[in-house]
Amino acid sequence: MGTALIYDEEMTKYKLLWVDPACKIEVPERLTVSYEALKNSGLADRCVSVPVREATDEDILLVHSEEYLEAVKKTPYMTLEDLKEFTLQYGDVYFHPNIYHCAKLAAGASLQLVDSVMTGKVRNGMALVRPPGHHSMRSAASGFCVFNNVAIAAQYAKLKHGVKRVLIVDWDVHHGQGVQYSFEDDPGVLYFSWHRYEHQKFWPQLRESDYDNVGKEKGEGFNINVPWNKVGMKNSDYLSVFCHMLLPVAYEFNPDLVLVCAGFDSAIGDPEGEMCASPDIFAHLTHLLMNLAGGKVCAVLEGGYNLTSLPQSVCQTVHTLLGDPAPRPANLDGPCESALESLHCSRSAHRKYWSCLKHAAEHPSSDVSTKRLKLAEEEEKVENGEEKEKAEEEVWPEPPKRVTAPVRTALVLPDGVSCPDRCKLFSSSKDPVIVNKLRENFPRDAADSDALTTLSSLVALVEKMEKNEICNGLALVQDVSMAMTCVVQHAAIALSNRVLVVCVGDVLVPAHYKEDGTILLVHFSNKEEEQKSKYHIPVCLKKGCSDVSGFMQAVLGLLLPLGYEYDPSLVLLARTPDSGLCDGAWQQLTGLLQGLAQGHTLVLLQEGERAYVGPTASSLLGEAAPSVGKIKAPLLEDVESMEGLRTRLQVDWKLLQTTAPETG
Ligand SMILES: CC(O)(O)CCCCCNCCCN
Ligand SMILES: [Zn+2]
Repeated sequence: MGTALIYDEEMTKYKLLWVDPACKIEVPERLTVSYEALKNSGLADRCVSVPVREATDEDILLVHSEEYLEAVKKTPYMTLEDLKEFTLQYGDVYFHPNIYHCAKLAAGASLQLVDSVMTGKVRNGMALVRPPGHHSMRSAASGFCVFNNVAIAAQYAKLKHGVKRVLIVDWDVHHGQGVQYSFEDDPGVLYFSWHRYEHQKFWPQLRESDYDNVGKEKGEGFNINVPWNKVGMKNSDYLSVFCHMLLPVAYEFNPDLVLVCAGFDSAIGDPEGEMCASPDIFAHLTHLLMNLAGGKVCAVLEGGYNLTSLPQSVCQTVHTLLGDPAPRPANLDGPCESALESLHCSRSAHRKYWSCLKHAAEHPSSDVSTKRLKLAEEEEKVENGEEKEKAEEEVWPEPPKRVTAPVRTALVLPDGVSCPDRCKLFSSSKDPVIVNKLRENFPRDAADSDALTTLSSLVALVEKMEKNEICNGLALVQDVSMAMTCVVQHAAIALSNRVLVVCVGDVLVPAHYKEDGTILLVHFSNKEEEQKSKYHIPVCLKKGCSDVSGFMQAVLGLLLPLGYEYDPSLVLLARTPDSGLCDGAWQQLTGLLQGLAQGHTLVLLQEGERAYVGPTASSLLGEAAPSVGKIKAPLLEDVESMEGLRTRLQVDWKLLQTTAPETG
């Protein structure tokens, strides 16, 4: 299924008609440069174009009051003076004779997107709209927003499509207070937002934007705020919050639909955010959401005011929605102290609502540490001179070209096993060089020509992945350990870079591999093994991988951060029949790991598990994994061993940190 793109140039036909420094950044060009970039990169033509429609009064009244709607309805007939007067009652927003029409189109576009996804016409999609929506409230416009596009879409999805649980991810750099107010008492809508806050100094300067605002009444726990108390947040900060806060809770919430308040003012170069995350981070943020809700993800544009990073970020998002593997996450050097403080506060505020956070370290005396940080930041500000002059013109590299491999998924199968459609059956021509090398390395199997054939096919396949002629692969082999050793040996030699090896079940891990960092081995099993080194990480789960919640929490909070920080050029995923891992969790794992190594994932299955060929292939082809259902509390001993492992490992692996290091 495809990706919808919803855009209409009518939404560029309104602008600021008077002088107002607060609003001058919200210009029509935001939309035209974004759409042009999608057209010029060929991405728009790969999408299913879905037309906009006007939201009806009924649609708008799902969130807004009648008096507000009636008032806005009058604006097309107002004189310039009346428009100015009307605008004065709201904050940081402007009206225009055509903005009511555009606001109906922006909301209607969001509903068209929800319809297209919920009816299965497309798998996911993006709506390029203005005016944005997440600040507008029941009876008030705010922050360039007139109608709350995403809030209306969420209510509409529940009402018209019977959606029970909607996850709203707001990665815009401002707090979508309008969304928070709409759903703070609603357990059917989990609202997650990070936002520039600076201890309430940054617009809209609301006390209720802080981490301790967790929702109200039945909605307690279903509102997550992660305030950024400093500018300059980077890719590591964003990925840490996704891995250690959003994703664990999102998987526990198990949404039927994911809506994204896709604001790109959280990217580098934006005058509002003043953050330092690169546009390609949105490829990863999007990817990390695409195995939730069976892949039903609707991204709706919110903010984004740098006319260079905005289109780049939009293209990164749409690339990933289309299934293109993400670029490698360059040099993740770990979250900053301020981000860790915010992450910690947010996690501890939600400890009692989410079992995945139940063991999040209780915040010491939170106010003391926050005050300590605040004091330090105040002093820093004084040193840097009170008014930080606007960040000098930021420059950043153009996101790398994302070329899709001619072949997406290649399979190495023994005779008699049918190859799922859309996959390419792969067998290497018996390359004598490879065969001879294998004879040397695997004398005992040299006799068994089948094994030799398989091994030489594997090596040839890895070489094709290295050249990006093939994106990912799957092999059904006699002996998984042997095959893994062979690939590891070849890869470590041939691939100048790093191989992440993920073993599920009791695979005999390649014992003799070097400890030089060319291999990172993460081994999920139910056997206690002490951790051999920084690069050999046994993850012991009491019930092995059969306990889905423990396994998923280990994947989200341990494996993903490790994988992102390690940044391999190849991911080798091996499982043995005794792993006990259920299909859903296995496909989640296979799906999530494709965010690494530009999607170069090689899966090794044991002969006897040919039933897994189909489901694994569909995940490798980019199909969303089935949801694993609501995951319940992990086993206490698993959580404790995971926390212990994380504590030991975070010395070497910064992305595993969830709390600010206790300093002085
Ligand atoms: C959709 C959105 O969240 O990007 C809207 C942001 C509104 C910002 C209002 N203050 C602007 C002050 C100008 N320096
Ligand atoms: Zn914003």
